[in-house]
Amino acid sequence: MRGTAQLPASKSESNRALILQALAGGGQLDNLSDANDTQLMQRLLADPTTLELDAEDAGTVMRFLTAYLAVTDRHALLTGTARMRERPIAVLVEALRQLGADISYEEAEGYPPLRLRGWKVVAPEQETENEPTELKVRGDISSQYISALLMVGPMLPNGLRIWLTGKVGSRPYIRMTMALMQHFGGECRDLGTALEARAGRYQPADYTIESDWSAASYWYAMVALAPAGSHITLPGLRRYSWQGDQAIVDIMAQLGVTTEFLTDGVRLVQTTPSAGFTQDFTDCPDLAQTVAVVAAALNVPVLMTGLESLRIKETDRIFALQTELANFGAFLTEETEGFFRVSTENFHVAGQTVATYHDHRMAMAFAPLALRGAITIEAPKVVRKSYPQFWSELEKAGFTTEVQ
Ligand SMILES: O=C(O)C1=C[C@@H](OP(=O)(O)O)[C@@H](O)[C@H](O)C1
Ligand SMILES: C=C(OP(=O)(O)O)C(=O)O
Repeated sequence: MRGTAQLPASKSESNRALILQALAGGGQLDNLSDANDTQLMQRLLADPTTLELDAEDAGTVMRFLTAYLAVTDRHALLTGTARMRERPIAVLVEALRQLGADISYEEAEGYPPLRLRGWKVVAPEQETENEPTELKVRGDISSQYISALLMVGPMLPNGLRIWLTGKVGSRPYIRMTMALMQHFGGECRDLGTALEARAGRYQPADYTIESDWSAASYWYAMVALAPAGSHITLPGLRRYSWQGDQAIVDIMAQLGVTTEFLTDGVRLVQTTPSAGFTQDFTDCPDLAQTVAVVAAALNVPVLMTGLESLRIKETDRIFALQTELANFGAFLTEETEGFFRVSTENFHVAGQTVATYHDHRMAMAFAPLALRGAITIEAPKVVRKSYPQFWSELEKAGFTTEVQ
């Protein structure tokens, strides 16, 4: 494997930038992602008269729009796929209700679809003037609730102070939110246990979206599994990134891939993997599947922690990984609560079919195994959620794909 692969732009940055652009009333966004999650966000923001909005399977769209529609006083139904209706949203709805939003559940309590009936600002009586409105929000289910609340914080009359409770997962995504808010002139501060957004107006700003580090992880996986001497260049990634999934650089150094930073992007070169390591995915949950598959294929015993949020993503990713890895002779076993060991017993690639569970990351995490033998990936179009060009980029890199 040699050459250059094109990555999609970061869908996390894109979807924040779109919300902030809408709140700021302008600004030019370059290199917006062509991912379905981003195209969808763009479409749903474009028409403020729509009464029914379908967030499909996009977590950021569902969560960010809930807060955005609430503070912009919209009356609408916000719905999603069958899986989205199983992904919890009560923490966000409860917080927005406390801030004055009229939101109710159309079906099961605590889950989409949501009925939004506008906004009535309630300034709690005990509040001293100009002190931010305070909320307690748990951080252990999804950071997207916190990002959603922070982005609308400046629109509240006194701003917002969020006290975080519980173990906070996906922190880098919160930091990315604050960095982009500041880029759009929002005033916010990270006080450790609390986060603050000062009341004020966003200013239109231009921004060029970075390439997607989560998508890059699949190319790291390919270089790790490719024949010796393989290397690949990925343009559009930055050394100083707002994306927490840049953690893939250090993780893959232990799985035999070295990263060289170029003026524009990175070059990945194969080296020797380590004998095993422990890795916490609390801050980078989207990398877990990539790493589990590579560790299994290389027979590197990796102990994985911080996987709690994986159960409520596009699918139960722990179950999906366990089931599909087993077909290759690999195991993801919970040794003690929260500690998952990747191990193998005669790992082999021999024409297996990989089920993808409506999860783009299942398809992309298992695809690199084709470097060890032909495999079939079910429902390959799932990649459109974050990386529509994934299969054509694989073809360009020298893989042969065939649609059955
Ligand atoms: O804010 C974001 O852009 C995201 C946050 C993470 O979700 P959680 O905060 O639910 O872990 C991540 O898994 C998701 O792909 C994107
Ligand atoms: C979890 C993901 O996305 P979301 O939560 O935004 O649907 C993902 O892309 O892996």
